[in-house]
Amino acid sequence: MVGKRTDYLSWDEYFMAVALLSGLRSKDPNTQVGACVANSQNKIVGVGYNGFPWGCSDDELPWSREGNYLDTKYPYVCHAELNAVLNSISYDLRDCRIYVALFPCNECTKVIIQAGIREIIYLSDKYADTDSVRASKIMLDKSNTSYRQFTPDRESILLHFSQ
Ligand SMILES: O=c1[nH]c(=O)n([C@H]2C[C@H](O)[C@@H](COP(=O)(O)O)O2)cc1CO
Ligand SMILES: [Zn+2]
Repeated sequence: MVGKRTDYLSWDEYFMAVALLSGLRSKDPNTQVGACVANSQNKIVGVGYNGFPWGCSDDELPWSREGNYLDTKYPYVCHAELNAVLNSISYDLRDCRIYVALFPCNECTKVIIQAGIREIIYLSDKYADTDSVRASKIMLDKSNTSYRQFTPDRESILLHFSQ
Protein backbone atom coordinates (compact mmCIF):
# COMPACT_ATOMS: atom_id res chain seq x y z
CA MET A 1 0.00 0.00 0.00
CA VAL A 2 1.23 3.49 -0.81
CA GLY A 3 1.08 5.68 2.27
CA LYS A 4 0.26 9.38 2.38
CA ARG A 5 2.79 12.13 1.83
CA THR A 6 4.39 13.10 5.10
CA ASP A 7 5.70 16.58 4.32
CA TYR A 8 2.32 18.16 3.62
CA LEU A 9 1.59 21.56 5.13
CA SER A 10 -0.08 21.77 8.51
CA TRP A 11 -3.11 24.07 8.71
CA ASP A 12 -1.02 26.66 10.55
CA GLU A 13 1.69 26.53 7.89
CA TYR A 14 -0.85 26.71 5.11
CA PHE A 15 -2.72 29.75 6.45
CA MET A 16 0.46 31.56 7.46
CA ALA A 17 1.88 30.91 3.99
CA VAL A 18 -1.30 32.37 2.44
CA ALA A 19 -0.87 35.41 4.67
CA LEU A 20 2.75 35.81 3.58
CA LEU A 21 1.89 35.28 -0.07
CA SER A 22 -0.79 37.96 0.19
CA GLY A 23 1.79 40.28 1.70
CA LEU A 24 3.82 40.00 -1.48
CA ARG A 25 1.07 42.04 -3.18
CA SER A 26 1.92 45.00 -0.95
CA LYS A 27 3.67 47.98 -2.54
CA ASP A 28 5.06 49.15 0.80
CA PRO A 29 8.84 49.23 0.33
CA ASN A 30 9.55 48.78 4.04
CA THR A 31 7.03 46.39 5.59
CA GLN A 32 4.81 43.99 3.68
CA VAL A 33 2.06 42.55 5.84
CA GLY A 34 -0.40 39.88 4.81
CA ALA A 35 -3.35 38.46 6.71
CA CYS A 36 -5.53 35.40 6.28
CA VAL A 37 -8.77 34.68 8.14
CA ALA A 38 -9.76 31.02 8.50
CA ASN A 39 -12.98 29.75 10.01
CA SER A 40 -13.49 26.84 12.39
CA GLN A 41 -13.88 24.48 9.42
CA ASN A 42 -10.45 25.58 8.15
CA LYS A 43 -11.93 27.43 5.21
CA ILE A 44 -10.32 30.71 4.18
CA VAL A 45 -12.89 33.47 4.45
CA GLY A 46 -10.72 36.56 3.92
CA VAL A 47 -7.26 37.68 2.91
CA GLY A 48 -5.65 41.10 2.78
CA TYR A 49 -2.43 43.06 2.67
CA ASN A 50 -1.38 46.60 3.46
CA GLY A 51 -2.18 49.10 0.75
CA PHE A 52 -3.88 52.38 -0.02
CA PRO A 53 -7.68 52.59 -0.24
CA TRP A 54 -9.57 51.99 -3.49
CA GLY A 55 -9.03 54.80 -5.97
CA CYS A 56 -5.99 56.15 -4.16
CA SER A 57 -3.15 55.58 -6.56
CA ASP A 58 0.13 54.17 -5.31
CA ASP A 59 1.77 56.61 -7.69
CA GLU A 60 0.19 59.64 -6.05
CA LEU A 61 0.40 58.85 -2.34
CA PRO A 62 3.72 58.61 -0.47
CA TRP A 63 5.32 55.47 0.93
CA SER A 64 7.64 57.54 3.16
CA ARG A 65 7.98 56.79 6.85
CA GLU A 66 9.28 60.18 7.90
CA GLY A 67 8.45 63.84 7.34
CA ASN A 68 5.21 65.74 7.74
CA TYR A 69 2.41 63.35 8.70
CA LEU A 70 0.49 64.02 5.50
CA ASP A 71 3.60 63.29 3.47
CA THR A 72 3.99 59.82 5.01
CA LYS A 73 2.09 56.59 4.31
CA TYR A 74 0.65 56.37 7.82
CA PRO A 75 -2.58 58.38 7.47
CA TYR A 76 -3.50 56.61 4.23
CA VAL A 77 -2.49 52.96 4.36
CA CYS A 78 -5.10 50.30 5.14
CA HIS A 79 -3.58 47.60 7.28
CA ALA A 80 -3.60 43.97 6.17
CA GLU A 81 -5.89 42.86 9.00
CA LEU A 82 -8.47 45.55 8.25
CA ASN A 83 -8.47 44.55 4.59
CA ALA A 84 -8.74 40.85 5.43
CA VAL A 85 -11.80 41.52 7.60
CA LEU A 86 -13.38 43.90 5.09
CA ASN A 87 -12.64 41.54 2.17
CA SER A 88 -14.16 38.63 4.03
CA ILE A 89 -16.87 36.64 2.28
CA SER A 90 -18.55 36.10 5.61
CA TYR A 91 -20.08 38.86 7.69
CA ASP A 92 -19.84 36.84 10.85
CA LEU A 93 -16.24 36.08 11.79
CA ARG A 94 -17.05 34.66 15.20
CA ASP A 95 -14.70 31.80 16.12
CA CYS A 96 -12.40 32.52 13.19
CA ARG A 97 -8.63 32.77 13.47
CA ILE A 98 -6.51 35.43 11.82
CA TYR A 99 -2.99 34.66 10.61
CA VAL A 100 -0.79 37.73 10.30
CA ALA A 101 2.82 38.38 9.44
CA LEU A 102 3.07 41.12 12.08
CA PHE A 103 1.43 41.54 15.50
CA PRO A 104 -1.67 43.71 14.94
CA CYS A 105 -1.62 47.38 15.89
CA ASN A 106 -4.21 48.71 18.33
CA GLU A 107 -6.55 49.88 15.57
CA CYS A 108 -6.56 46.48 13.84
CA THR A 109 -6.93 44.80 17.21
CA LYS A 110 -10.18 46.69 17.74
CA VAL A 111 -11.41 45.51 14.33
CA ILE A 112 -10.38 41.92 15.10
CA ILE A 113 -12.13 41.89 18.48
CA GLN A 114 -15.28 43.58 17.17
CA ALA A 115 -15.47 41.10 14.29
CA GLY A 116 -15.55 38.26 16.83
CA ILE A 117 -12.27 36.67 15.75
CA ARG A 118 -11.12 34.47 18.61
CA GLU A 119 -7.43 33.87 17.92
CA ILE A 120 -4.48 35.70 16.39
CA ILE A 121 -1.51 33.74 15.08
CA TYR A 122 1.39 36.05 14.26
CA LEU A 123 4.90 35.65 12.94
CA SER A 124 6.81 38.79 13.89
CA ASP A 125 6.36 41.01 16.92
CA LYS A 126 8.93 43.56 15.82
CA TYR A 127 6.95 46.48 17.25
CA ALA A 128 6.37 44.82 20.65
CA ASP A 129 7.90 47.76 22.47
CA THR A 130 5.46 50.31 21.05
CA ASP A 131 2.44 51.62 22.93
CA SER A 132 0.27 50.55 20.01
CA VAL A 133 1.14 46.88 20.46
CA ARG A 134 0.99 47.23 24.26
CA ALA A 135 -2.55 48.57 23.87
CA SER A 136 -3.36 45.66 21.56
CA LYS A 137 -2.30 43.16 24.21
CA ILE A 138 -4.27 44.94 26.95
CA MET A 139 -7.43 44.78 24.81
CA LEU A 140 -6.83 41.19 23.74
CA ASP A 141 -6.29 40.05 27.33
CA LYS A 142 -9.40 41.82 28.57
CA SER A 143 -11.55 40.47 25.76
CA ASN A 144 -10.18 36.92 26.11
CA THR A 145 -8.96 36.93 22.54
CA SER A 146 -6.00 34.59 22.38
CA TYR A 147 -2.78 35.17 20.51
CA ARG A 148 0.25 33.01 19.88
CA GLN A 149 3.40 33.26 17.87
CA PHE A 150 3.72 30.91 14.92
CA THR A 151 6.70 28.63 15.39
CA PRO A 152 7.58 27.15 12.02
CA ASP A 153 8.89 23.61 11.66
CA ARG A 154 10.45 24.46 8.33
CA GLU A 155 12.59 27.37 7.16
CA SER A 156 10.77 28.11 3.93
CA ILE A 157 8.26 26.92 1.37
CA LEU A 158 9.31 26.98 -2.28
CA LEU A 159 6.87 27.47 -5.12
CA HIS A 160 7.76 26.66 -8.71
CA PHE A 161 5.73 27.97 -11.63
CA SER A 162 7.55 25.64 -13.97
CA GLN A 163 6.74 22.02 -13.16
O1 LIG B 1 -0.58 45.38 12.08
C1 LIG B 1 -0.12 45.99 11.11
N1 LIG B 1 -0.61 45.76 9.86
C2 LIG B 1 -0.16 46.40 8.76
O2 LIG B 1 -0.64 46.16 7.65
N2 LIG B 1 0.84 47.34 8.92
C3 LIG B 1 1.36 48.03 7.74
C4 LIG B 1 1.18 49.51 7.71
C5 LIG B 1 2.39 49.95 6.96
O3 LIG B 1 2.17 49.84 5.55
C6 LIG B 1 3.45 48.95 7.37
C7 LIG B 1 4.30 49.37 8.54
O4 LIG B 1 5.27 50.23 8.05
P1 LIG B 1 6.63 50.51 8.81
O5 LIG B 1 7.14 49.16 9.35
O6 LIG B 1 7.52 51.08 7.75
O7 LIG B 1 6.30 51.49 9.91
O8 LIG B 1 2.76 47.79 7.75
C8 LIG B 1 1.37 47.57 10.14
C9 LIG B 1 0.93 46.92 11.24
C10 LIG B 1 1.49 47.12 12.59
O9 LIG B 1 1.95 48.37 12.78
ZN1 LIG C 1 -3.07 47.69 12.07
